[in-house]
Amino acid sequence: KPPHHELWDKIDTVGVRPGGGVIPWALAIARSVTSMQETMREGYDRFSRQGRPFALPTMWTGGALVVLPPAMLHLLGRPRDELSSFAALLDNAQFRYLMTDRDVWANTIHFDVVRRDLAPRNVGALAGVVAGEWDAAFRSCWGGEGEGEGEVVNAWDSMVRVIARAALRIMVGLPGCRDENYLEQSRLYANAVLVDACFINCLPPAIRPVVGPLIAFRARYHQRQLMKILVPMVEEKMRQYEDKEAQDDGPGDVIQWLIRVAKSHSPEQMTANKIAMRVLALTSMFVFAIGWVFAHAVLDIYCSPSRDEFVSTLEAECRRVSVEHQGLSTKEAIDALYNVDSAVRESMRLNDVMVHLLPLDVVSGDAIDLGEGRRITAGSGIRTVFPAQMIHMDPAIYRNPEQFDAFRFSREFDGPRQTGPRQAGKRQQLMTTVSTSFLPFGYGRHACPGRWFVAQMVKQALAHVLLNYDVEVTKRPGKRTSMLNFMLPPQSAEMRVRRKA
Ligand code: HEM
Repeated sequence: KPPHHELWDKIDTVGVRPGGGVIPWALAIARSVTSMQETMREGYDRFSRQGRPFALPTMWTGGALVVLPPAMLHLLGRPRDELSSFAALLDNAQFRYLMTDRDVWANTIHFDVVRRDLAPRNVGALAGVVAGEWDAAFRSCWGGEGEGEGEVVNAWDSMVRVIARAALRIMVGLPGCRDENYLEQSRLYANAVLVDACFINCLPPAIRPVVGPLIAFRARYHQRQLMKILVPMVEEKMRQYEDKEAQDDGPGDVIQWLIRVAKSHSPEQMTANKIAMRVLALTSMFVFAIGWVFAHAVLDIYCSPSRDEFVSTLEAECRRVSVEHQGLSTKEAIDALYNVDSAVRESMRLNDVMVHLLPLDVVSGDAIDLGEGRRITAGSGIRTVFPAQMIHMDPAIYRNPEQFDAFRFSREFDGPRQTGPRQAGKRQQLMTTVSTSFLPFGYGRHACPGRWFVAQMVKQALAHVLLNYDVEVTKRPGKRTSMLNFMLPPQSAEMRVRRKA
């Protein structure tokens, strides 16, 4: 049962009957590991649609969360020193077990790099750098010309590898990103921290301090392997950083940006070890998060009953834009891919990484007012979340929400030659546009600052597929399922991929 607080007696609850005692609560909390999605759906239909909050049992906190209705999303505009998501972020990622240097995960100066160097005004400079990576990345994971019927690949694994090869170019620059061992260790590390965090979250909180370190053994092993490769890379970049002659005037890479940030903070941040750790802290986002978006978009497009129409329209758009812009290596060219943008946004709508998102704890200032005299005050220990996945699947917001409709967000804005996003004074909702009905990148002041980079990467990668490969999904992904709050990736899906002549 959640620690006693009068709110739990005054709020609707799903997954356990009202007034349920300790045993029904314990069962509901245990069930959350396998049935979070169904319980959330029930709560959304019964309460969120009426604008009411409800309590959701979960193993994550070993008690309950308050699921706020979408009308309260404006709370995400409040300052984070009043309503904070930070403790929840740390709980979700279970860094205390998975990462040895507390200063790295508790003092996130590496977020400054994302906010500045991946901001819309800077991200365009990376388009040309990444454009040079796709061909080799796809050839190594999907094969080149003259391979007959093509090859059958594991969809998820091969697409995460493709993204890792291109994204790590921006992480560590040349020549580090060419190191096969570094690529493989980064992928293994990213995978280990996510899978292990998911397992630790599924344990009752009381036993986490004992079992957590055992589960984290694997992630820590990969951390050590990766650090052995990264520390010398960082040391070399630190030397170059001081040597003005050795600097080129390109956009740089994450290591160089981290050196700049560390330098502006304090001398103890300026060590190769600390900077390499911060590279690790960003690795899962670069490898896994972008891979997630790309892999789902490809599977959604090529599994759709309307696949032929989608593929031919998208391919035609990529060809036209590529001719007009002499390739797809500039921000302007990528921004002109409106249908590709819509297809990826639509796929993100259908494939949330988590069931609930956007957690908040009241740390100071005004309470969260739930109406009817119910308030969540600072220090109450009560955490709120939003039912993002259910909002994305709500038929009152999206017509035929279960259907992957690639051009849902571009259709009504198509000009006669599909020339732009503006039509009749309206602007297309781009992949990076957050709104109360599109939350995969968060909402409000702290919406994901990496999203312009994600959009640029995924659109370039998808365009590369459309222009260069024939894809046939030979084993379709199963039903989307959750483990506690985490959605599981489509690990068993397979595809036949063949390089076009
Ligand atoms: C290179 C890839 C990425 C980077 C570097 C990145 C970076 C970040 C950072 C630094 C934050 C924290 C912002 C803050 O607290 O001020 C954040 C938030 C967030 N990111 Fe990303 N991200 C990436 C990819 C993604 C992807 C692919 C998704 C979705 C599939 C995503 C979804 C989110 C969400 C939902 C939040 C808000 C969390 C909250 O407010 O509780 N990110 N991201």
